[in-house]
Amino acid sequence: MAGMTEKDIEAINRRMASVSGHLVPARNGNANHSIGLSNCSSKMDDTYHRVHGEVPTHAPEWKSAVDDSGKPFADIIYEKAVGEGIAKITINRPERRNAFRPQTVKKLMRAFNDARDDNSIGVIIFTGQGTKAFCSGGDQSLRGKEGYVDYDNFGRLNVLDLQVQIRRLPKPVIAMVAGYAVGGGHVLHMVCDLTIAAENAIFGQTGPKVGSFDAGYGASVMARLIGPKRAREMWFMVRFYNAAEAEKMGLVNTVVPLEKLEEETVKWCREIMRNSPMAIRLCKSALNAIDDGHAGLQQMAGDATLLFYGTEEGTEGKNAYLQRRKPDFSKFPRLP
Ligand SMILES: CC(C)(COP(=O)(O)OP(=O)(O)OC[C@H]1O[C@@H](n2cnc3c(N)ncnc32)[C@H](O)[C@@H]1OP(=O)(O)O)[C@@H](O)C(=O)NCCC(=O)NCCSC(=O)CCC(=O)c1ccccc1C(=O)O
Repeated sequence: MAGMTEKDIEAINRRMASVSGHLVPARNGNANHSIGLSNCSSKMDDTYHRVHGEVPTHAPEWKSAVDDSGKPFADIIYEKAVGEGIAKITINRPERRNAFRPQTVKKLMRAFNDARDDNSIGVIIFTGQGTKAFCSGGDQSLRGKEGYVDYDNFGRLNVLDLQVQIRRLPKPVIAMVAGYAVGGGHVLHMVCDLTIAAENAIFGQTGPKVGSFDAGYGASVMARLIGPKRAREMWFMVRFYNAAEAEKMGLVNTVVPLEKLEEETVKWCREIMRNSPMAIRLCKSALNAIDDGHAGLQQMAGDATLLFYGTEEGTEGKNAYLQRRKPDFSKFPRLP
């Protein structure tokens, strides 16, 4: 190249090698599912990959978590991977295709709350017990006139609170889906940040077939994910879609063989765990901010305050108040 020294060319080559390490791998045109990002990145030979090494794929050691009374949670299984920062929350009603009842939702909310509060946890896997279903929605045998009825004998639609909780939780939640994710179960995977599906996964709404609908996140998040026409199709036709179709529609991030589902999901978790928790927290709130209106703004604004508390400028204000003196903000730049 005219005018370029060997040093210039070397610099360009170095830069190109580094940039290629950040490229999203191409999709495999022949297969029904994408090449896992982790498979591709593990083959890359750039400084980042040399420093960090490959993402390990060994099975984690799961340890059961107990509820406040010291007993295992009813209706769900709550576990943490020893030394990994990964929590796993499993709906445990396989005989009902993991349909939820109010009690299930109550326990799920407690577990999600614990995982949020535990600062050793950076990422949460949400799944269903067995291979037949992630979740088949609300337990229709308990549906009454005001919602689903089990404890206390009156109706509840508390799954809506769980949806909001997952959406606002400042850590990534990954839906790990084998089998059916339908009805309210489909909405639950949609409100998660990522979805990893097994090849046997089946997705769809059922509401209009069984006299129900989710006009909240079930409609708006879906339209964002797959577009308004497809969302109308899903709600009006109430068809089911297989994993490959769901991936094509943008409903899921990747599809893997059933026997690799947990291994791949844990690998994604480990990859996320290598990254800055604060950056991830802010990315999640930023990605939700517009759609979540005031609540989205509040989440991001809260993150800004949280960061500001860690600055010298923020600390000067607090110290001045506690020391009964005027704050000296003069040393802090008024940035352009
Ligand atoms: C999931 C199926 C397609 C699986 O079919 P298959 O593999 O053939 O298994 P089955 O033999 O049908 O089921 C085995 C066993 O499980 C029972 N079961 C399955 N799903 C449910 C359920 N949702 N409720 C109760 N019981 C269930 C089934 O009866 C069998 O029991 P046996 O005793 O062995 O006979 C298929 O099972 C299926 O289509 N299931 C129903 C899916 C469905 O329609 N779900 C409800 C959708 S509505 C909803 O979820 C509302 C949720 C909600 O609370 C809400 C409230 C307000 C606003 C929004 C929402 C929201 O949508 O989230």
